[in-house]
Amino acid sequence: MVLAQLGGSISRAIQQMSNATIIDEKALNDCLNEITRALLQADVQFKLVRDMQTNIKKIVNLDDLAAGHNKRKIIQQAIFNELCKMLDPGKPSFTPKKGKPSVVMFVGLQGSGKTTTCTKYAYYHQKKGWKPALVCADTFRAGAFDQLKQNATKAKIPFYGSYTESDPVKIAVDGVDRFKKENCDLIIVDTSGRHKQEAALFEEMRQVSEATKPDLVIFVMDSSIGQAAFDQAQAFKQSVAVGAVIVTKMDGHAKGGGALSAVAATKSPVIFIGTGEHMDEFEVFDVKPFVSRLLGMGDWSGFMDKIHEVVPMDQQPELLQKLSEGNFTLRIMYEQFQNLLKMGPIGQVFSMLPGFSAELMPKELDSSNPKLMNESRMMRIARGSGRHVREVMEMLEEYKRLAKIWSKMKGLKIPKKGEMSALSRNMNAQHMSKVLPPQMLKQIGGMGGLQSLMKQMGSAKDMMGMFGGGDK
Ligand SMILES: Nc1nc2c(ncn2[C@@H]2O[C@H](COP(=O)(O)OP(=O)(O)OP(=O)(O)O)[C@@H](O)[C@H]2O)c(=O)[nH]1
Repeated sequence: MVLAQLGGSISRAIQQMSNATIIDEKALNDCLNEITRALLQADVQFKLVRDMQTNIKKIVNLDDLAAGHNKRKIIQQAIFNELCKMLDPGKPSFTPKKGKPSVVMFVGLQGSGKTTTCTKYAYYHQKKGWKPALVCADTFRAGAFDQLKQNATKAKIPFYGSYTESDPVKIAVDGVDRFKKENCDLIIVDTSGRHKQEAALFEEMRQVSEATKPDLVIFVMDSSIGQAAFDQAQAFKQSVAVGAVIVTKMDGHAKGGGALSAVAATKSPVIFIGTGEHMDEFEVFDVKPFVSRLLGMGDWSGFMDKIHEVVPMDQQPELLQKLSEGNFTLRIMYEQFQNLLKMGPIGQVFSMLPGFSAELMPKELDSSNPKLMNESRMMRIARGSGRHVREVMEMLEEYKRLAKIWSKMKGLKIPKKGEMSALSRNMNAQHMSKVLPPQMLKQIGGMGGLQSLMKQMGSAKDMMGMFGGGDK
């Protein structure tokens, strides 16, 4: 994903500035210019980038900062905040309530991934116990109803549409009425897309919206549309009351910066992102963890949520106990990758890891000593699993890296779901200093800097959210 490159460029710019002996006007300008270049290359709208630069300069008034101030930290925080501000319109979107009927209308250009996203959205809520239903009001594209029908059938979600009726407004109204009677609590209306922003598309959308009175209109945007994002999003916003954005195809080579522009154009938050063609390749979008990850700062709370989501309930206490004892074995890594495999396509990534089969012996799996595996054993595993020795070595390196992180977490009480404040109580600067990569700790100003930063941040959740546990 090109967004990762953007994050890399921004982090490097901050790092370069940190390395300067004195952080003066020139060092700050160089850093901001570098960030500006990176954002423009990622297709973020020029005006947004310029405003960001001006805001940071306003916040970071070098003349006002006394010599003792940690200028680098203040600048880094300002950049973090400004990036968050770009993605956060300041007001949350309408959130449907489970058990109470809500109508959600999807709009977007043809091929943006609208129909796929409707089903993903329905499926996401269905997994959480909702009763969603899909209405196909796209009478423009031949095959649109079939596509929705196929997706809905696969996900066992009720659907409504017609092969004969050509009036999208009538279909939408009939579908919504029917599912309201059937007590569905999330009625999703898929509308037509067009190649271009034609007047006919907007008129049709307006009519469907007027007739169905949606509680929320979601604008679906393909992340690869680049600089065109701002105008496109604005055109939609002018015709219907767009309340939220979903950015699709974030898994591709898209620059992704258009997402930032769409938020500004619609003044609506991005609520989900699409990360693949499959039903479950769909992620809730949260601004702070996203910017943290973008800046290479990790996303601890997201990681904990993933554990709670992916690991079967009955295995969670045991796993968390083992992890808190710093006892991370190859078997744990294997089992967790297997749990991830169950999630579907993400497994494709992990299935490329070699040796996760009968190739590994129990002794090897349950030992926390990677030295058990010598060169000839690695060659044997590579042969047996049809992989390159280099891949086996890489897998062991990854294991060592994770084991190192977890060994440093020894003694840390891991909270249950929804108990992040427990983490704050148990997490102290000592733990954090062990987990942070040394260069990042240095940047923060060593233990002293870390302690005061933790105090400032108020809770360890935010700290972990910002800096993550990785030491890649
Ligand atoms: N890689 C990837 N492909 C996606 C994603 N979302 C949708 N697609 C693909 O994009 C293509 C277009 O998606 P559709 O859902 O048919 O697009 P649409 O916007 O509904 O098109 P119209 O109904 O014609 O307006 C399909 O091949 C989808 O599988 C995503 O997040 N990642």
